[in-house]
Amino acid sequence: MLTNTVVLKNRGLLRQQAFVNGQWIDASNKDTYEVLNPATGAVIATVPSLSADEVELAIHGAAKAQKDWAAKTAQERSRILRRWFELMHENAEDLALLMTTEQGKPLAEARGEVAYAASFIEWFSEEARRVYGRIIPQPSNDRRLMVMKQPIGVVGAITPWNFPAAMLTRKAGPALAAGCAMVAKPAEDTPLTALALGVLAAEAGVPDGVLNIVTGKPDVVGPALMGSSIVRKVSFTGSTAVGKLLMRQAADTVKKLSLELGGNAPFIVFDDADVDAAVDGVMASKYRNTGQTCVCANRIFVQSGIYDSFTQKLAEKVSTMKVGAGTEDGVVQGPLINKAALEKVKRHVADAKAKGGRVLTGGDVHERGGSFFQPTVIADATPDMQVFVEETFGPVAPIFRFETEDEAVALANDTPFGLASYFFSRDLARIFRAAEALESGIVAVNSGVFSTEVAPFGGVKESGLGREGGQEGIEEYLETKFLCLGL
Ligand SMILES: NC(=O)c1ccc[n+]([C@@H]2O[C@H](COP(=O)([O-])OP(=O)(O)OC[C@H]3O[C@@H](n4cnc5c(N)ncnc54)[C@H](O)[C@@H]3O)[C@@H](O)[C@H]2O)c1
Ligand SMILES: O=C[C@H](O)CS(=O)(=O)O
Repeated sequence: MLTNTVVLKNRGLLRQQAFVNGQWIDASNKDTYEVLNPATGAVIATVPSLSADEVELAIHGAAKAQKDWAAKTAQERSRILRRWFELMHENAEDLALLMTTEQGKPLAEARGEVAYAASFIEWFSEEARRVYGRIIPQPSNDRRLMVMKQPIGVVGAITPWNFPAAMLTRKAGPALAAGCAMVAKPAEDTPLTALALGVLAAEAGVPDGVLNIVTGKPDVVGPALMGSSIVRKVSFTGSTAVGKLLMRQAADTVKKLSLELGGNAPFIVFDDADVDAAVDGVMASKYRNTGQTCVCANRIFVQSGIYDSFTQKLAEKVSTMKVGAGTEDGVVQGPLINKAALEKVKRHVADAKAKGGRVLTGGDVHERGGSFFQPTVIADATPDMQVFVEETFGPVAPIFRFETEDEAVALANDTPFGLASYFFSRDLARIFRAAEALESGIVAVNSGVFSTEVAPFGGVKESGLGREGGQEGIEEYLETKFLCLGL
């Protein structure tokens, strides 16, 4: 029972213990930490704060389990993953409720994330059976050459709070499909969804030790994963600052890394765009998850000829957005995850106003109090503002004016980040010029959303290394072996 009166149909999904080697465990020293509902501040659960020794227990259990898991046929692994996918759908409403309760996103968005998260398990249950090697035409007839793909082994996963289900399954799906075993650490703000996915994985037939969900302090669990020579790979999703720390820590064991890091997405609206469609595109991108996604439009660039009409239309739509707890009917903007996130948004808005930004709607904490903030549009934004340089991670849309295409692309690329870029244009030549010139791993044209399990997701520059999803996603969990067979 969640103390804020939310009751799950499948009460077994609410776990307040870590999942290690198929067992639900407390920390041996009984250390725990509280999980709060960001909409109310209520304590909804407590989970163990595991020690480094207990993380080691999970790592050794994963190493043991991984051998038998990799020895299964791809079809056997595929079928178990498929069952996990089915169970996620059968329990979708409970998973969504749990997610909204601990993360705050509107229930409709939580339902969407559960489906998105499940799609990675479905996709990689299929990809499991398409891990091909190849035969190489021999350079001399006294030998035969071949390439085989093998699972990396034990992998660590560290995931963020903003997509508590999808960021885990985007790693666990390909890892388990490849024959790896995983020790996953969810964000301390949102462990409950991950633990519930552990319940369903076990029910689906994922053997003990193949998937472990370890809860605890990042500065305890992180070093235990990064320092272990048994863990051959860590897949991290989170801030660029932590990603850089993990890169330094990975050096000691030459650990492979996948890094899905921070963003600072430009959203360019050219004067040949469909303005109404572009407004809808900004609404879909900027305010998704209350602005707390790595691919949210962070800087909106509008060509001067349509600047006034665009900003007016956007402000009108944003001013109608309903703010509240994610379980309330009609709510489309929930709370920010915590007080620190709220303070960052307040800091960005204050800085923009101090430097000449004009607030068209919102601009202050919401009357609900807590960590709620008014959906905001700021006109006359300039590149010297914090909203240009940093990822706001909140419901604030700064609108910058530009004159030429070259100026827009230069402004868009003027950042160390390169995860997603967006632009609206109906000029085909311009579409190809801009798509090729933008420095990001993902470019969305005439659309504010693109997330799908079938395409490679990832960034360039300081937004990360590697790709998740698509054909590429499983490669992150495979080693390539060259076999030379003398005859
Ligand atoms: N590229 C992507 O796919 C993607 C997706 C979601 C979020 N993000 C980024 O994540 C950031 C917001 O998420 P966040 O606040 O949870 O990020 P964060 O980096 O603070 O935390 C992410 C995860 O790392 C853990 N962590 C924190 N410090 C650690 C340490 N020293 N050692 C090991 N683990 C540590 C946290 O406990 C959490 O599980 C934003 O920058 C956002 O852009 C990127
Ligand atoms: O916040 C980061 C997520 O990766 C966004 S998405 O849902 O994958 O687009």
